Amino acid sequence: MSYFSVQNVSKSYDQGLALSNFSLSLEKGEFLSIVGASGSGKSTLLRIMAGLEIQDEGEVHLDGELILNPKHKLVSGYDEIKLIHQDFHLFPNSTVEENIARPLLHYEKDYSKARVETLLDLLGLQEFKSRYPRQLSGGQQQKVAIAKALSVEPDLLLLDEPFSSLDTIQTHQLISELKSLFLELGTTVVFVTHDLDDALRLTDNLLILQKGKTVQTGSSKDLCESPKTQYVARLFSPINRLPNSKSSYLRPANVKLRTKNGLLAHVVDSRFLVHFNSLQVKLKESGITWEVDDPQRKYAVGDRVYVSWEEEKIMRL
Ligand SMILES: Nc1ncnc2c1ncn2[C@@H]1O[C@H](COP(=O)(O)OP(=O)(O)OP(=O)(O)O)[C@@H](O)[C@H]1O
Repeated sequence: MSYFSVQNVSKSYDQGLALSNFSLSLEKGEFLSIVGASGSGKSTLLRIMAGLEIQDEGEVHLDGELILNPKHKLVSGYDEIKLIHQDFHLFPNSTVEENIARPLLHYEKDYSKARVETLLDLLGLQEFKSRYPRQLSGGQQQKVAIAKALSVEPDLLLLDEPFSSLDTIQTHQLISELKSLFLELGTTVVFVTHDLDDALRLTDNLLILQKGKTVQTGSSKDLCESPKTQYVARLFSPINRLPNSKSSYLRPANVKLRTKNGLLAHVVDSRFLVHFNSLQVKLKESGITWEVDDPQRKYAVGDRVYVSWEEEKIMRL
């Protein structure tokens, strides 16, 4: 059996199915990013993994031990499994140092002190150790919450979109810092997010969740080149439906723009992006608007263009 496994887990709420026959397995120290839209069942899944939610069916095992849910365990949850979400619960009247030490109350004093020092160092929080949470930025508070979760050396860390309150630059920096930290500590990590870019900054080991089911697993390359659903395809770029087709799509980068030969279109919008201009072009005959890359920054709003493509670039979804 794998180090951590979720086997055939299903869960319904009154309103309907949240998870359907979901399974996964991870080895010790492995990272997994689960990407899913809002309502796809990510939080429910992590709560079941942590033993905090009662599933209708299925089992969760960590290191050979069955994870009991609140129906079978008086005090729900496990020290070995830490779930961190956006509302990091820091104690407002305790300093950074005290917050991190809080879960270590029943540990030996010397051990607790040394552990807090290590975490302050690892997360770059030494200079803030005497401050209260309100005196910290969102990113710093998030780091304290993570240090607090790591204080009891969890075997499994579950991250439920914990960076939603941070801006993109802060999020990317924090994820890359945490990645090094988790590698160093050998922690097994499951990170759920709706943002593929964030997911990839932690790991290229991806699972895509849609309506409580795994729709695809694999690397970014696998998923980008052979997406199984429109949702998976759209995680990487917008997709353009071919005229007169219900299931054939092209990525903006795979549409060729020419001054002759192809389907006639007009440029209706243009955005300057770092590697290319992103154009909106309206196809004359079908009236469909496509998003198309213009790497040579050749076309402007109002221009007539002809669009064409190679047959092999068509995605059938
Ligand atoms: N306590 C609850 N009672 C009833 N329905 C719930 C409960 N928690 C979640 N659901 C429903 O279960 C489904 C999955 O919800 P869940 O929160 O797991 O999704 P999610 O992917 O984490 O969403 P988000 O990204 O918006 O947080 C949704 O349809 C949601 O409305």
